[in-house]
Amino acid sequence: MGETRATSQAVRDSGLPPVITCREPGSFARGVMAERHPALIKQVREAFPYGPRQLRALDALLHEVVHGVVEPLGFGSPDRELWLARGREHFGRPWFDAPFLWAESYFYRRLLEAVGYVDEGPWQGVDPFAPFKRAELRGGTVEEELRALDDLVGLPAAERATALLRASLWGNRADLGFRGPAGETVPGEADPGLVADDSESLWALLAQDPAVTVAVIADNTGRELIPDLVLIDHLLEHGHADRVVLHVKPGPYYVSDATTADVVDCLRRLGRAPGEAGRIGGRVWQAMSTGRLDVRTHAFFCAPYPYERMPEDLRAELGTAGLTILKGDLNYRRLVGDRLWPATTPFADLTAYFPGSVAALRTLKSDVVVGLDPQTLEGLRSGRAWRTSGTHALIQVRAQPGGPALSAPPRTG
Ligand SMILES: O=P(O)(O)OC[C@@]1(O)O[C@H](CO)[C@@H](O)[C@@H]1O
Repeated sequence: MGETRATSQAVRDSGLPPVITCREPGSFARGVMAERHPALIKQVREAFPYGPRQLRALDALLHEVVHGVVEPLGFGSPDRELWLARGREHFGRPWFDAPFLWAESYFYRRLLEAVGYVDEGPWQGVDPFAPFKRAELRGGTVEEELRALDDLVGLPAAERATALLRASLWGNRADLGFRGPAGETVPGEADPGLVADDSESLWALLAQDPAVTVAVIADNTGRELIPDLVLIDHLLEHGHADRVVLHVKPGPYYVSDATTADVVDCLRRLGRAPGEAGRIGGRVWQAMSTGRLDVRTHAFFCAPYPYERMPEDLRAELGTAGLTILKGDLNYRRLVGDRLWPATTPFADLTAYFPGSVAALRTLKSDVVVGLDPQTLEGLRSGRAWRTSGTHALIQVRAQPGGPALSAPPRTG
């Protein structure tokens, strides 16, 4: 409990706990900036027959990230001014000094610049992470996971719902930023006991109004998005939602984050699978064509800010949803704020600003965690790097204040 008390005191003294940066040697954030990003640049470099211009730009970015200072986007970049305004105080300073959230987000923007993704030219629109995403979709693990859907067919609806929710949750472990673009680092064994589990509240919220729209803010494609689509199909088929809006990234980001093109690839993969997976793929495709599943995107999903700073149009849009489900670690960091919160800080307090009811489905892959009860935290302390290794997961829910009481009805689906 010592750490909690000490940090809580710091929160009381300073108002807010420190924003995470990459400054601290040995910290998780430092490792991402000093090791993962350079490794990613090398892997992208080898994945395409880029010309000298792209190769030079990638090498310069690698050098800059580790040894140099943050440089602005080139003069030709359409969002150069936008990024200058977003980070005036970080330019000309070491990357390690900037907030982790800002530095990671800007790193991905610079990587896209280096490979010519945005600028007019032959590499415009060519997703530098596509080879890794495609390899995962073709792989044996996806095939096994799709086949396993047949085993759920005969299950009572509530059991099936629990299994699908868990599959969507643990799908988040498979992100290619965390495991390396080639999926090389296998995370330790998953701990099935969640560190926080508000799933009953989640189902209770979904039972309140079958005419509701559910928003899902997606995270990774492939092994995460496929179970997300399967869960969405379940919500639509079993009267938990009348309509689902799936929010994806407007462009490649954090290696495997899902874009519209990735949704299409995943749907194709589902649709050509035999058995239940194929049937689900067909239904989801159909749901898109009738508008019951609406795929949308917003520039803010690639912005270097917490959701507390979301623009009015996005706030209004999410405010119309009965529930917003946020997938993954980055969305969690952006939801509660990328700070060294005491782990027992109430989730509801930090998400009170969010429009409507909100649920986070996330495996733990960075230092941020809130909403744990003190006993759970005590038990975890003796373990390994539970905050960052992807072995632990949580489901946290905050119902809209003033909404109907959350008593869990008997579940049928
Ligand atoms: O949002 P996701 O896909 O669950 O996780 C993204 C992530 O792997 O990327 C960062 C490292 O680059 C970590 O903060 C985080 O764990």
